[in-house]
Parts: sequence; structure tokens; C-alpha cells
Amino acid sequence: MDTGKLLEKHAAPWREAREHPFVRGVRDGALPEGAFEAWLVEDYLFVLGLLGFQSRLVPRAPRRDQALILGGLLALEAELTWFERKAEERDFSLDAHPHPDNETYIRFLDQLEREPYAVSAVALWAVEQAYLDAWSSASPGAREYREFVEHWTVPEFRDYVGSLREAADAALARSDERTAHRAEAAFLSVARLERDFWGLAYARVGV
Ligand SMILES: Cc1ncc(CO)c(N)n1
Repeated sequence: MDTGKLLEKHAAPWREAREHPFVRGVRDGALPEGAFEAWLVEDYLFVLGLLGFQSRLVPRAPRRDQALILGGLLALEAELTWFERKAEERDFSLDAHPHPDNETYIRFLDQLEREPYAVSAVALWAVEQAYLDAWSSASPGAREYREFVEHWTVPEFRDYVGSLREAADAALARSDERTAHRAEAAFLSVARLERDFWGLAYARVGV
């Protein structure tokens, strides 16, 4: 089992994680009023949760993956600052509680702490790959969202996702069958959670 096989075997749910009406709306500009901002608030809160999960992954990672995971953490922290700036520019508040579906996603990440490292490594890669794939498919994006599409498709992010994939593959190569099976289940969960996350854009705007 490797990441290529996961993408191949589960091509349909993986596609659903990126082919969401919200992503199409970012591409063509047809999003209901307030939907993009509502989604940004949820994503800000998700990144906070991801920061927690990823920070606790550092001591569990093999030595050679620690710098990668720490580098990703620094990028997440910078990302939070970026969200805060965008919220100021666009005049909306980030002071909110996560939607229950967002909480479910963060709880899913938190419970991975009880799984072998390989399962967490595959999940972390899938979280970021799904995001990169979706924003890439929205490219170049409608004018009002273009800076976001560009921000989430930069070469540095692509490289980071590629390195996470290598780390996941290396961990899978060292895994027994049971762990590989659990990693596959985690991959599928991420695909579904990512798909559902786009829907949070509509949760607060009443459409
Ligand atoms: C929902 C979601 N998935 C992945 C990422 C990548 O950090 C993000 N910011 N939000």
C-alpha cells in the first residue's frame, strides 16, 4: 500500500472532496453572499485545530520527519496571521465557535494520536493534498477570490505536500498490514471530511 494506490483505489471519494459546488463557485464567482467569509471563519478555526494535532505529532515522528512537521507548523501559524489580516481587510470577525462538522473533523484528527505514526502521516498528507487539489481545480478563480486561490496553490505549498507524501509513503513501507488498513480508513475519512467541510460555507448564510 502506498499513497498512489490510495488515490487510485478511492478515486471517486477523492474527486468528491474537490468537486464541490463551493469550489466551482470560487472558480466562477457564483457564491451566495457571505458564503466565502463564513467558510473562511470555519477554516481559521480548523487551522487552529490542525495546529494542535500537528504539534503533538512532532514527538511521535521519526527523527527525519520532525523538521518537515515543524516547518509545516510554522506555516500554519503564519497562515493564522494571514487569515486575521484578511478578516480585517474584509471586515468580518473570526471570533466564533466551530460548526459541529468542523468540530467532528478536529476530533477525528485528535483521535489519530492513539494510532500508529503511519496512520497520522497518511492523514496529514491527505488533509493537505485534498486542500491543494481543490484550490488547484478552482484556479485561477473569480476575481474576488483570486488572491486566495493563488495563496493556496503556491509552489512552496506544493513542495510541502510532496514532502508529506514522501513521509507518508516511507511510513507505509515500514508498516504491517493492520496499520496499512487503518491508514486506508483514515484516508477515506479525510476525503469525506474534506468534502463536507466545503459545505460549511452555506451553514450560516441560510441557503
Ligand atoms: C478544511 C481544510 N483542509 C486542509 C487545510 C490545509 O491546511 C485547511 N486549511 N482546511
